[in-house]
Amino acid sequence: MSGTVGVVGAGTMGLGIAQCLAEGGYDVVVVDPAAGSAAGVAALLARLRTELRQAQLLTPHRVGEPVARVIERISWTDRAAGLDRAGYVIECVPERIPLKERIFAELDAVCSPSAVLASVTSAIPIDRLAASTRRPDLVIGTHFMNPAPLRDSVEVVRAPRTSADTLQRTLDLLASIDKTGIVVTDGPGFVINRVLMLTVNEAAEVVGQGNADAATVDRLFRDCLGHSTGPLRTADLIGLDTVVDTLLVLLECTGDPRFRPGRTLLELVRSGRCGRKTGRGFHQYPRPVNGLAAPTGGMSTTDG
Ligand SMILES: NC(=O)c1ccc[n+]([C@@H]2O[C@H](COP(=O)([O-])OP(=O)(O)OC[C@H]3O[C@@H](n4cnc5c(N)ncnc54)[C@H](O)[C@@H]3O)[C@@H](O)[C@H]2O)c1
Repeated sequence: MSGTVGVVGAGTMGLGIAQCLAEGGYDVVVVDPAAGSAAGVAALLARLRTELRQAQLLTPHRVGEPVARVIERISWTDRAAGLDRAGYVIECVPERIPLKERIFAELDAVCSPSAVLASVTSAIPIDRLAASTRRPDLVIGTHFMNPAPLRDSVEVVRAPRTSADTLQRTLDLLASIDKTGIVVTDGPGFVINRVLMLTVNEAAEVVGQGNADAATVDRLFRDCLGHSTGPLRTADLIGLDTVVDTLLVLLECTGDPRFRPGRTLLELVRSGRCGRKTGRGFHQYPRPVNGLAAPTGGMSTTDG
């Protein structure tokens, strides 16, 4: 595939999605304030190199291509203005409504009028982001899972004003990087996180109230229900700070008190235990990781 795709935000999700796109043959422009200094760019490239090396072990059809060539297709900038040649842009900044609204308004101003603006948001209604632009027909949700290079399907969110052409361009882009889009309608949390976030919040309270420890909660979901991983290891993989942000978005958008983050999650985040990315959350990890490395006790890849 050829063409330029923009990725805004180079964290857990943005880096993984940039990797998928570059491996799929696209030129990728990554925008992140952390890329504003030489040291920032070097740090981001080092993280991406590590992930590419590990992913090549897991995606045999890509093993033939040298990592350096994939990385060459990715360019880095700290300014959204660098996205003017992108035909498709995927926003991956933190889960904060005002921040994403600001980014969508900015993208609308700097991107080509025909560019699709997609969001990887976990829970913000896509039509709310579309309202910050003058192109609501070209706005869509692409809720990739984490780690993006390892998950085959993407929850695609079609908002009321998303055009049929935008939906088709999205499904075609995903197919070109070996992913299947599963289309759902718009609404807070869409399908996956409307369900998953309640489970994670409640599982955390089970631990906080002393009914069971985290290992037991996860083991019950694995051994009794046949899930590939438990809700608390999944939460560690997402990042407990991102889980709290997502619950707050769900609370704001629905008014449903069931989405209020429980004390256990809030205390963990306050104490810096944000999951795999900080080395400790409900479980402990050998070192801080960004998505692909194995936690203590085996590989876990399921995530919302
Ligand atoms: N972590 C997950 O498992 C997961 C899964 C699916 C969807 N999501 C969603 O993906 C989005 C990103 O989550 P994440 O876990 O990658 O977060 P993250 O904190 O790991 O990364 C966010 C990145 O955005 C950058 N950023 C902040 N402000 C910016 C700006 N103004 N312009 C450009 N870049 C900016 C930060 O420097 C950081 O690199 C969120 O909406 C989240 O809900 C996360």
